Amino acid sequence: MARRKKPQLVSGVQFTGIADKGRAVGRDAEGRVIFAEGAAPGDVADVLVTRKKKGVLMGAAQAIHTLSPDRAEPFCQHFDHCGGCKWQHLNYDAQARHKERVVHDALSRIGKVDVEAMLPIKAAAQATFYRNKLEFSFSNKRWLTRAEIDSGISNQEDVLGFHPAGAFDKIIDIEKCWLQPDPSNALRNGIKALAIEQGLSFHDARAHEGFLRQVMFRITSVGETLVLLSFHEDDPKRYKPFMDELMARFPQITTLCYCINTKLNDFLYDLDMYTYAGKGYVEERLGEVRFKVGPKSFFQTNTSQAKVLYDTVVEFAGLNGTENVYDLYTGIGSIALYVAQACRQVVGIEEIPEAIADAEENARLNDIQNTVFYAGDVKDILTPEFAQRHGKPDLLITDPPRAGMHAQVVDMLLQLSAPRMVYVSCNPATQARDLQLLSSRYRVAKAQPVDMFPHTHHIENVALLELR
Ligand SMILES: C[S@@+](CC[C@H](N)C(=O)[O-])C[C@H]1O[C@@H](n2cnc3c(N)ncnc32)[C@H](O)[C@@H]1O
Repeated sequence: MARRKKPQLVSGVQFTGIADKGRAVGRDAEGRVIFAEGAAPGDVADVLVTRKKKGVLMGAAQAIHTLSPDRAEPFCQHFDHCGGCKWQHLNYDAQARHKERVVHDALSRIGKVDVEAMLPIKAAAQATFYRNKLEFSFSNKRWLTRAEIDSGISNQEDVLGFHPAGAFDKIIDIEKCWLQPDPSNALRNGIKALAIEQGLSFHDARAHEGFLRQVMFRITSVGETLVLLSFHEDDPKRYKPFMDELMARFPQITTLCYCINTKLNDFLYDLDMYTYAGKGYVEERLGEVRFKVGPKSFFQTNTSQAKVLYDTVVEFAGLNGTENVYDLYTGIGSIALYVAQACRQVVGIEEIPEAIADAEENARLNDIQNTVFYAGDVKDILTPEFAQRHGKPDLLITDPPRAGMHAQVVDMLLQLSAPRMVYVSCNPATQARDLQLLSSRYRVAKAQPVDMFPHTHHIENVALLELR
């Protein structure tokens, strides 16, 4: 647990790296580790320390005495308030370099893993407009800056944008977001203007009223656009004219879906979805593989870097067409389908049944006949009997969530002893822990960091494990 401290000014902190939530990490003259907001690696600054967590000091940079040569001017007008792209004040080359270091440090310090070839990071070719999916919230209360609050301005205003960190009932009004390609900004601003024209009420999260709640856009690399609207009430007299006019004004929308959310929370993916116009899904492509992506489907949000990630998996896998491959935590089977042409069969396991239904449908769509998918927890499905039924894996691909693999799954992998494993991870710390647990039988031949999310602290890493 973090302990609130009486604020204390620590001077001359030298920052050397990046951490989560846009915080830089450094040390003071006594060698104490300090995480601070508002700093960048390369800065020397005084820090107002307000918390202590597991012996680490946390706070915010005050006076910056030396500015890092890697600093950059943030390009987004919402940067100071929106929590989305916290590292815009560091140039992208430096971000990539520091992310690579995060992976190296996690593997060598946390995991004590001896990596035979630590490969340089594959940075993103495109550092802006790289996301295919974004969600925005409607609100009748605009989030105000400190200066606006002090000026006495009212926050009663209909807005459409993002939640600032820690505020569920106010929204930052977004005019231009640099994350999603066209027509994302035009659509969001057009939807807001149309809603105001038609006199529709924007949601009030405190009073739990207001007709318009959220909107999600999925814009794919093949030029299709899905819009999903969430309304607070099932009132066709209001939502039909709104959606009719939206389709008339935005011919770029290839499918329009909606749902009715009367719950207190904004989670949409347990609700029934209805198609108002179009086919109810959009198509996306990774290399030669086509995917149907519906309003509820999970799909990698950075399509071009997903291809870079999967190509790394293929390269590490070194398949010759004869292998029996297991793909654990398969999601909608995207890796399984991507490698299927290069091996004998792929067995995928994923806990979300809807994702498995998408995987099966996408296999049919691509006429791929050598995949089989199972819905359930990997820890329960992957047993010695399962391996007997499907044959021992020649290659095992695993891509677990941030928490990494359950200890029981790691034990099972040690028992299965596939000759090679490719471990894809979005959290180098838990990957390092799992690699250490596997090290009794596996050596780490290669590790390849891949940046899927420029201007954030997130980083993926692909490791190739070979049986000793
Ligand atoms: C990081 S995603 C990987 C998805 C997929 N490999 C891809 O590239 O799109 C992790 C997946 O693991 C699934 N998952 C999480 N815990 C699980 C568990 N215990 N058993 C099976 N699947 C799980 C999640 O639903 C999610 O689809």
